[in-house]
Amino acid sequence: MEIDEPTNGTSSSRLAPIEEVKPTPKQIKRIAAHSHVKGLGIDPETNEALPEGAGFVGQIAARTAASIIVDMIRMKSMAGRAVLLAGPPATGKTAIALAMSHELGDGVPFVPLVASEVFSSEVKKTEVLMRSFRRAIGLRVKETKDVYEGEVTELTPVETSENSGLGKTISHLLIGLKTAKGSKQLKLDPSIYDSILKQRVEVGDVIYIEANSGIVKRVGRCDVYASEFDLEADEFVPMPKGDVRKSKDIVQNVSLHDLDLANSRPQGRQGDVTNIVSQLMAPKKTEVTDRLRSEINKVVNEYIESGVAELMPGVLFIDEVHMLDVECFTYLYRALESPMAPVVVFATNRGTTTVRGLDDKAPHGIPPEMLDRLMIIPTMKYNEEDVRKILAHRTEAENVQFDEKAFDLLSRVGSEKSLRYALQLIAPARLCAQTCGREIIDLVDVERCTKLFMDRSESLQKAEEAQKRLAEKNSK
Ligand SMILES: Nc1ncnc2c1ncn2[C@@H]1O[C@H](COP(=O)(O)OP(=O)(O)OP(=O)(O)O)[C@@H](O)[C@H]1O
Repeated sequence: MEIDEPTNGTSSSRLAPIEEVKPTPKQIKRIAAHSHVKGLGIDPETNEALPEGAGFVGQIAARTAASIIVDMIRMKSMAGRAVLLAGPPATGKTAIALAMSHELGDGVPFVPLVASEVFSSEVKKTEVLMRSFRRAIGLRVKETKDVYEGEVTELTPVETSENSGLGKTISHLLIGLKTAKGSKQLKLDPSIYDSILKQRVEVGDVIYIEANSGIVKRVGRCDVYASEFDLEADEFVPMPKGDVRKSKDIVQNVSLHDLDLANSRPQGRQGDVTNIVSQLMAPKKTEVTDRLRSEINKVVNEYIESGVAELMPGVLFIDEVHMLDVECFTYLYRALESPMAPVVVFATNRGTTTVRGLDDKAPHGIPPEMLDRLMIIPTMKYNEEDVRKILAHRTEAENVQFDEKAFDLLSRVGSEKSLRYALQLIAPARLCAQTCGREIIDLVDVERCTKLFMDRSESLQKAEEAQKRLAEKNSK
């Protein structure tokens, strides 16, 4: 950056002095419960989970098993099967499911659902499950399209010559596109101009326009402009090679649920996948019926058979599975057998409990016929060392600093009481320290928080004592 020297001349010839740029205050980042977990942390050579990797600590057998499931999903040999992550609270079941989604990458859908979300007064529970199932099944549509592609060199809206009384309107748009091989000027319909405006296309951007539908897609900013600013939020792409008009392979990822919604619109041309994709963001107007879904399945099957589309079964993660009732399980049992089924990952922290809707008790509150079909991955309680390491990962993610003695106490609380309780004390302990003008959390802050907040077992003990006292009083 050039710096203007202040001159001694008259005030009119003086340039405004350059002010020191103050660093912007630290941005408050939203830290989620699992933001420290970036993957399953698998050793690529042995295919075993590392003792510590990708933010994960311990739980080696469960993580290794989850990575085998991920490989099976990638090889498409998992569809229609279901996995159960079972173990005590805060043993990383949700974290493992989330890490599986990280490992699967963007193309494979991952749909999280808490079992109690199924119960709504407006939508049938089987309908909620069906929607989630279809959200978790992706379709990769590969098409070769005739397109005009290049860097935008000119963008001129041409107005109509006569004034209609309502002001001038755009008669057409002139757009110049340049590639490494040549350039072309196109005259476009005003409706295409709307979509160009919506995507904020500017001169210097690389775009393509589908020749037969006029659909415009901004690919990114041409990398010629990459050094324009010190910091850039845009994605830079190379200038396209070849002619402006060419055939291009276009890949789009959609879920079956997206297709259902797009086709529930009355004006949607049924069965045309490209048309469907372009309407994805449109609001829903009519109901998605079973008939519509089977129509979509038929068209999708045709596309798969002709090689235009590829089915990408993703993951449907249902947490707190013991909350589902017997009707939901019967539905799931059947849905899993359908040829278009995602991988279903259940999680629960319950042992033997009553199956909702039945009087019988069953392991994890899951009916035996369903339990029989599940691949069960157990998660184990952590030892003191693991708890300490998990807390260290969390403090780093939350950007808080503990004094050594304070951290020792927090780790002890984590292993003696519960990991989740210790994790929950981090934020209030930080606040206590800040109120006393300290950046580093001291032993007194942790001690204070353990007195102010109870853990689950202490609260249970207090409730039992109160009940006992009440019973004694009533018996007198
Ligand atoms: N092995 C681990 N490594 C790193 N972080 C972990 C690990 N296990 C758990 N955590 C963290 O501990 C917290 C609780 O874990 P999580 O929510 O995954 O437990 P859960 O088994 O799903 O519990 P619940 O049964 O109560 O739903 C989360 O912040 C999670 O990221």
